[in-house]
Amino acid sequence: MPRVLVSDKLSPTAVQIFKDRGVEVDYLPDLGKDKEKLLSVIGQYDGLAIRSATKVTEKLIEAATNLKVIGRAGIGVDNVDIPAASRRGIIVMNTPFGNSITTAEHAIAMLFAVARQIPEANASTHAGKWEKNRFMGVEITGKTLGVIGCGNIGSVVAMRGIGLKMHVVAFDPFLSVERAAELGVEKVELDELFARADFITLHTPLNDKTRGIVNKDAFAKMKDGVRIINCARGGLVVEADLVEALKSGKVAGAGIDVFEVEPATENALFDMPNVVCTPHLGASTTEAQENVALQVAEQMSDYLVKGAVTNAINMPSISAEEAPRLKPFIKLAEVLGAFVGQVTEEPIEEVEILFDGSTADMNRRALTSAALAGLIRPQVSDVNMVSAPIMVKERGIILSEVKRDKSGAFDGYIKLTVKTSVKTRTIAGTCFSDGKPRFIQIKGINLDAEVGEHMLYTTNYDVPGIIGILGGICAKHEVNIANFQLGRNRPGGDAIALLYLDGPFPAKVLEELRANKAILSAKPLQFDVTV
Ligand SMILES: NC(=O)c1ccc[n+]([C@@H]2O[C@H](COP(=O)([O-])OP(=O)(O)OC[C@H]3O[C@@H](n4cnc5c(N)ncnc54)[C@H](O)[C@@H]3O)[C@@H](O)[C@H]2O)c1
Ligand SMILES: O=C(O)[C@H](O)COP(=O)(O)O
Repeated sequence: MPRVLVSDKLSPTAVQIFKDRGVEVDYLPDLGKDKEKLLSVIGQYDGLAIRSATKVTEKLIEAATNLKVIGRAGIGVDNVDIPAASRRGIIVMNTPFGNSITTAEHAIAMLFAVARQIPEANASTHAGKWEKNRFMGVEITGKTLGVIGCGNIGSVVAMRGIGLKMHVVAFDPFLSVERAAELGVEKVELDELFARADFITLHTPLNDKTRGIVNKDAFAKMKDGVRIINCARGGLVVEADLVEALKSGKVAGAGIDVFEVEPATENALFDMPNVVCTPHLGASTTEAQENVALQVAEQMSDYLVKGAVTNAINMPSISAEEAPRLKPFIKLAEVLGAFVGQVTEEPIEEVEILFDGSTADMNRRALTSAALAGLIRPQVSDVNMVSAPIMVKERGIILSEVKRDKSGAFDGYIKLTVKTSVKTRTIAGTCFSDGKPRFIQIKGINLDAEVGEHMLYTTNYDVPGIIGILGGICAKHEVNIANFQLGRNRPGGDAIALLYLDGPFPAKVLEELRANKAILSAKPLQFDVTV
């Protein structure tokens, strides 16, 4: 039974779902903050469910020798070293929609709080001061709201802003004109947003392009008295520059939920008037936490139990519905890759994957990842569908995919063409109704070979006696042949033999086999045929 650790605070719903779906679960919500303890236990788990408190570093990933999936109950995965996880073949998934509305509502709450100085007015009133003249606010109606990042959360904020009778301008390089029109926002460039907005709210991920997007230079382009809301990620706004802009009066107020360093227990912003701070509460509502807990537990269980992949950051999605149909073809793609990977000793330069007929309509990204994993596994240990595409890219291998309508007798098949500096190798295969992969063509030579755990592949002259030679050697060394396939391109031309054996072909016998003049090459092969 797969075992999952929940190392941050999650709704109890998650624990129940794991249990109901056949996953053993340890709920230790404070463990994420105890780095050393987490390091010492992580090796026991197949899955790790987290929020933002657990930092999944390269060091933790190295210690996570059994880990297959990291599930983020929430959106931002900047607390996970994704390249390190991918290199180790660990899927990282999040729940991209579960807390969007809640976070958008928090941004709107901040907007009101800053516009009317509600927290300070509240504190003053609680203190019995009745400072009616001290707290003069600004109206929201008719003001311009600048939304930086108009994705799931930004677009909800934009719609709420429109509902509040604000004029909304949005900067998002990936926002289409059609989507902007649908939302009723004006798509603008960043500098124009800075120049026009009375309130600026940030909703982008934190990455190299967005880090410090609101900085000293940006403040200089803004209206005097602008108000800034950040419920996305600390680091988008340069805190030191914001402090200066607040001091100079350029910025009239700020609502900050996320900080450059979290947990933020000390921060220059804490001493500033009209700066409303919350401790990364954007997603903290009962509804959002139910949503993300339920989703992450379902997604992780589906992956660990059924192989379905949903909302993965570093792997193509495979729905629970398509998983049963796709699985045999994933295995097929992997064994095709494994065949070429085992017979290729020189560096691979190019890979082409042809999807014919029904396979062209399947989840090609998943099939490609599986083929690449099979292909490079003989050269690099510990590779899977997550890490293979990265490793192929790192090695500078050129990858291309071709899809075409059904072209032959089979409903669909996959053909792999692998080019090295020495030669180009091809192999094609399909799955029969029994769900087992079959090789149907090698080097352009047709055959119908069931794929077994142990096989022997030879290239040979098309001369009488090949069956006798191969059969005789196997018999002499007590290796039983389960299936025997011969093929050739023309009588007397290039020929191949593929033997499905009940056990490994003994390495010491290879020389004896290769000494035979009719045999040009002989290669024992091994395949993992478990689906
Ligand atoms: N405070 C919280 O508790 C909380 C809760 C949930 C999400 N978040 C954070 O909110 C942010 C937005 O989340 P989301 O779900 O809307 O993400 P999303 O992916 O749906 O939207 C992000 C948008 O940013 C845009 N974008 C990317 N680079 C940009 C750039 N350089 N300039 C302008 N726009 C750019 C993208 O095109 C996309 O439309 C993330 O950083 C997420 O981690 C915070
Ligand atoms: O990215 C997110 O989903 C938010 O930052 C929420 O983080 P949390 O789960 O730690 O509240």
